[in-house]
Amino acid sequence: MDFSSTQGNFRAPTMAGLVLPVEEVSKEIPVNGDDPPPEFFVKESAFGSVDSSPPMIPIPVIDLSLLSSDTELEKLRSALTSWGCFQAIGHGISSSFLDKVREVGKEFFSLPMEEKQKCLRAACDGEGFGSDVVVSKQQVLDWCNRLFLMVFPEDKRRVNLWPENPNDFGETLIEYTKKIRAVMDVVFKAAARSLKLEENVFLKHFGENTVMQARFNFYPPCPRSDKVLGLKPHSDKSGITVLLQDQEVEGLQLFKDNVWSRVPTIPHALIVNLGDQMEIMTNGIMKSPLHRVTTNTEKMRVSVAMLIEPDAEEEIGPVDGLVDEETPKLYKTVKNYGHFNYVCFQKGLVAIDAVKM
Ligand SMILES: O=C(O)CCC(=O)C(=O)O
Ligand SMILES: [Fe+2]
Repeated sequence: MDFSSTQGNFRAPTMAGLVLPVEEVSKEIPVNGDDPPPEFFVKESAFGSVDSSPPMIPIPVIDLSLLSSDTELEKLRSALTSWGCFQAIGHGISSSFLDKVREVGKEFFSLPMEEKQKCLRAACDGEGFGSDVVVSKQQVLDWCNRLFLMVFPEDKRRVNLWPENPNDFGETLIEYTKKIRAVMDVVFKAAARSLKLEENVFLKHFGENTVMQARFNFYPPCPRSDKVLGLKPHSDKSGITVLLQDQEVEGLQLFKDNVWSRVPTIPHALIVNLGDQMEIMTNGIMKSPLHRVTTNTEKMRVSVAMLIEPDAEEEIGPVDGLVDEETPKLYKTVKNYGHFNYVCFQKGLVAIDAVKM
């Protein structure tokens, strides 16, 4: 089973204990107003119960256009080492273009099922349109339909899964991906400088064969938002994720200091989340934060996550300058991504077992 096209860079998971996907078909989640089926109900979990209205937390706001100043760079270092995320302003992408990106996503999700079905993912394959990839009979399902597409490298695009409707979907996504790539490059370089490292030390792992993926998340209204999550607690396994939140409807929560807090929506800011690959490259100095998404009883919510993964051939480990004799060269961490626990180590990620949250 090759997971490389389903969950980013999972390698062929041959380790004992892996639970292989059990689904036969993928389908859209029910949105008829009835109570969700029991598979969606969150059980007792190590990360606490569903609570859609804990206090809001003021996550750091960084102006990317000011990162040549030592003050802003120090703010960035502090954000990435203690939070692993921030709200980016001064990113240079126009508000009208960000609205357009959200709009093409909303237009796609509001199409009739026959139309969306043209982009339907295959069973056990994450790429395309559909709901959770089901890997375990005990899996709690997310209240979320998504459209997950690889945008770069260009020759890996599966254009048969790209919506033709709205007809400017493809060009909008490609343009957006290029703009987000530029934002990511600024963050990679500034993150290195903030640790007094050579500025390309992270960036050089994200070269020509870098994978860039887009995940359009669509959370329909959910009658049981007290018991059902839009997205289970997870950290992103990317290098960096840049998230465009819904402009009006909140839902994202961050686990910090052992409590869940609501992340505010700042119009036209982008949330930058470090992924596990950056946690590994920084030897754990910078964090890949745990986050989740709650649902809303009345309103639907859309978000667009852009993820970057290192070149497939790259070995990922702590970068030079962040290892010393006392620090093991290989920073290894066990993380969970939605349905799997997985080990992150040099050659990428290996799924070790399915998560039963
Ligand atoms: O919808 C959101 O705000 C978060 C999405 C997310 O965490 C993801 O796609 O990995
Ligand atoms: Fe995420």
